[in-house]
Amino acid sequence: MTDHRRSRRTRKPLAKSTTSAKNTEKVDLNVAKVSEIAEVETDQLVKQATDKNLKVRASLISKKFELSQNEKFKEVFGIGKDSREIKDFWALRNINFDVYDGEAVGIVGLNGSGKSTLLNIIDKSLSATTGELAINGEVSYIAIGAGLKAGLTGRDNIRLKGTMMGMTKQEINEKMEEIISFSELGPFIDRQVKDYSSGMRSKLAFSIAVNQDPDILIIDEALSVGDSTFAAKSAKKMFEFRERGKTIFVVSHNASQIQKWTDKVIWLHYGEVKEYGPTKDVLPKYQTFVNWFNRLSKEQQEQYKLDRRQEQLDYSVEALKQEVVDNSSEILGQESLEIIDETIAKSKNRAKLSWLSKCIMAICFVFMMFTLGVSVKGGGLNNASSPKPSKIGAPKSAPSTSSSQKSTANSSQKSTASTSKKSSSKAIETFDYVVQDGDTVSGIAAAYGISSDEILKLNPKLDPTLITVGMTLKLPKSVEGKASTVADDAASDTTTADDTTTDTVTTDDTTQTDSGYTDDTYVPAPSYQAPSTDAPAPEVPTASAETPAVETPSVEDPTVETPEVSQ
Ligand SMILES: Nc1ncnc2c1ncn2[C@@H]1O[C@H](COP(=O)(O)OP(=O)(O)OP(=O)(O)O)[C@@H](O)[C@H]1O
Repeated sequence: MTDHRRSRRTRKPLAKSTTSAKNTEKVDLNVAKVSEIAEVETDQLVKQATDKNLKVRASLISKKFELSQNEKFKEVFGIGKDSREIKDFWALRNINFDVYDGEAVGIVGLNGSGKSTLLNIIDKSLSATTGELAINGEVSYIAIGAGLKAGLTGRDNIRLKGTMMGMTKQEINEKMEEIISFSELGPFIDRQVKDYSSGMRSKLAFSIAVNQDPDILIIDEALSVGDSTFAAKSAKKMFEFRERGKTIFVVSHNASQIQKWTDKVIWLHYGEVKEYGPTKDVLPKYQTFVNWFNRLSKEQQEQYKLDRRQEQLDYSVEALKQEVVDNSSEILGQESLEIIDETIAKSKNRAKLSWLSKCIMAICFVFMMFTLGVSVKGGGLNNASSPKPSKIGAPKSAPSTSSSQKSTANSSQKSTASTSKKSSSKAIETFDYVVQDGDTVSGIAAAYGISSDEILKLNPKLDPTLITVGMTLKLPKSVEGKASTVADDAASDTTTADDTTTDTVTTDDTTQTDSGYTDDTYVPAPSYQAPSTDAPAPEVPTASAETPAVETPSVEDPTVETPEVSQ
């Protein structure tokens, strides 16, 4: 018989506790009562109950996962499987244990044995189907990335968590550097969490959690993904925690971590507590089981898992009640049955709500079908009464409208610039000028009696610092053939709009033909893109700008995983 079963038979389950002083008192009173009763059966439990404060008590906890929404839908509308064939899955069954101040409890078990489900119930992010959980203190749950908002930066996640824990802005700011320093994330603290590796997420989650100073710390595999240095540092922090009387739950598939870090172990086996007791007793038993399991053939392992899962499917509230009756004394059994009935009644209330949502779903479905019917009918009438839209015109205009609607503020700005450019291109007729050796934008501008700015407006993709021989520039048609001379030393000129270079050399259009470059054969320099009136124009440089703004590519590539920083 395991510890948990002995304790379940002899104790009176607690009412749900919260963090209030009143409830703390309630828990303590019950601990005394438990120790009184437990004296008969377990000396160790009595000692613990009298020496320490009870932190967490799980009584008759079971968790049934309901049908998936898809299956529910089928069930509601009688489609597909016979609803009687669909069974609920009991991820946890009749879980009972007590954990005291300053205890580090390891939770072990094969994949799918219910470890995370149990921790989620302790964390209150999941509700139990039956039973009660008495918790005396604040709980902080650390799993890989759990509770972190992927779209926020690490720093903003720290702020968010702090705010959720009721910290003031000043308190958060005071803690900020300590948390960042512990996390070892350095500059990456200002990157979005979605760009973090699992190790980085875990580091952030751990750093936030330990600095929140919770009463109960839950670590769900979070230290299995980071580097060993960080794991060691975190373990040290955990021990400090434990010494201050805090309670820790650790889930890990790493037996040596469990051995080093925990005092007690809960061995979960397909939703049931197989063993609960001191690590030195339970861990070897679990390891013996794992070794045995690993020696089975693949087929035998599959069969074993199927059989256990079948038990989880076959479980029911009636089966739980029968277990209680079989294992409890008359009085405690009666109280336990009451607790089960109470929690089931609560879950029935939830089921009523779910019926309400089923009704809403059904109404929505009928409404959708009705609307669809009307629109199909309406579409037919429209076809009959309205002129058919042009087969050519409609498809062409529709995508352009929708794409402009979908465009971002930035792209719509570009699109506006493009439109204005298009209209200005239409207004200003242009001719092609082929750049000669020694030409500069300002030199060309001076030669044609126009400003450099005008040239840049007509050639929005032009980088004046990268002007190369043979490049084609658009110039106003109005100045075609009016070139005087281009400065010999123009190459050293800048491209300011108010450039007043006067030294010029002659250039003419014939040069373009002589050079042999045409629009078809000319290959522009890599940085140069031939101006196109269809291409969206970048922001037009201001008249005073020395050079147009060049977009700087992001130095940090969010797709590149950052190597873990180790101390
Ligand atoms: N939301 C859910 N709906 C249905 N079944 C679920 C749900 N969540 C978990 N389960 C099932 O409950 C069982 C327990 O899952 P849980 O994640 O708690 O196991 P675990 O011991 O933490 O596993 P692992 O070691 O792989 O993390 C599994 O069989 C799982 O498939």
